[in-house]
Amino acid sequence: MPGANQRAMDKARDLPCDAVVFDLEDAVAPDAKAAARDAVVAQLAAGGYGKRQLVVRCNGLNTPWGRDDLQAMAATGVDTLCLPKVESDEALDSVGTLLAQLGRRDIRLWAMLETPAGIAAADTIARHAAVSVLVMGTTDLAAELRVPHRPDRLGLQYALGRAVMAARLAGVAVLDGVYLDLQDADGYRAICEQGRALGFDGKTLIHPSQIEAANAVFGPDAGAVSWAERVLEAWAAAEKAGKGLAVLDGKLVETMHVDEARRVLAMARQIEESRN
Ligand SMILES: CC(C)(COP(=O)(O)OP(=O)(O)OC[C@H]1O[C@@H](n2cnc3c(N)ncnc32)[C@H](O)[C@@H]1OP(=O)(O)O)[C@@H](O)C(=O)NCCC(=O)NCCSC(=O)C[C@H](O)C(=O)O
Ligand SMILES: [Mg+2]
Repeated sequence: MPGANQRAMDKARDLPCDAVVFDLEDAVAPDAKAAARDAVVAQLAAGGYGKRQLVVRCNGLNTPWGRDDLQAMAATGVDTLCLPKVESDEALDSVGTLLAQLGRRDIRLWAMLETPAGIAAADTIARHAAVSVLVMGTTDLAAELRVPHRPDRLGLQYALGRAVMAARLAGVAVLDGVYLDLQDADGYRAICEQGRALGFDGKTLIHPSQIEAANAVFGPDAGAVSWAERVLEAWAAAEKAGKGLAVLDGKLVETMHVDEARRVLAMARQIEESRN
């Protein structure tokens, strides 16, 4: 939510989301940047967001506001910053160097891929030691690529796939971009499902009305949790019986299914905790 929107920042304390992103970049007008920065600092100090992951999207270091944003956020307890329009690991190094000078080597970075150069460098950006999440900036990217917004996102599909591949290679998470039409619930749901099918871990949102569908599509539903529990039970029983494999509902269970079951259960547990 925009750092200039006090009501939205307050509202987020009770929303069923896993992370809260305070924006100082494109959702804040130039003449409101300083006030928004102060408001976000105050909001972080006030707390009350439970276990939701708190993230601040700062302006880039190549803007008049980036350095002040980083300085202000380094003095708060926030441990994750989102950087817009990342195009190289050198840009991440510059941010890391400044944060280290400010005594905050611990801060993790969400790197936004939203330019052709960012997509081309997705692998090195994803592998950077400070990066924990890649975030698609599909609005900026569509503009830069000069592709129309279509329901099938044809013009973006190469970039979306490349980002997912980079994230998986590097072992970091990857979030799909925002959906701008708040009136189009069906189109939004379809885009969530497409993002899930492409391999995204979750979605970035711009309004509370978008949370429910994102949680339904990207979160593990009751069926997935039940499947995961039964896989682990079957595997434990097979191990106890000295067997190297298990069969569940007539289907072979292999180690990759066990890994996936553990991942699903860990995600369900984490989601449950983050919303309390
Ligand atoms: C579009 C909005 C201006 C609408 O806000 P509003 O008029 O307040 O809407 P509602 O009355 O329907 O709001 C209902 C309640 O929900 C709260 N609210 C609204 N938006 C948010 C939000 N984003 N997070 C949390 N809470 C929110 C309202 O305060 C109401 O609550 P209450 O006060 O208790 O009644 C607004 O939603 C908005 O500004 N959205 C856009 C946010 C944005 O631009 N974010 C930046 C991300 S865009 C991006 O990242 C693009 C990327 O860079 C790219 O290139 O792709
Ligand atoms: Mg953008």
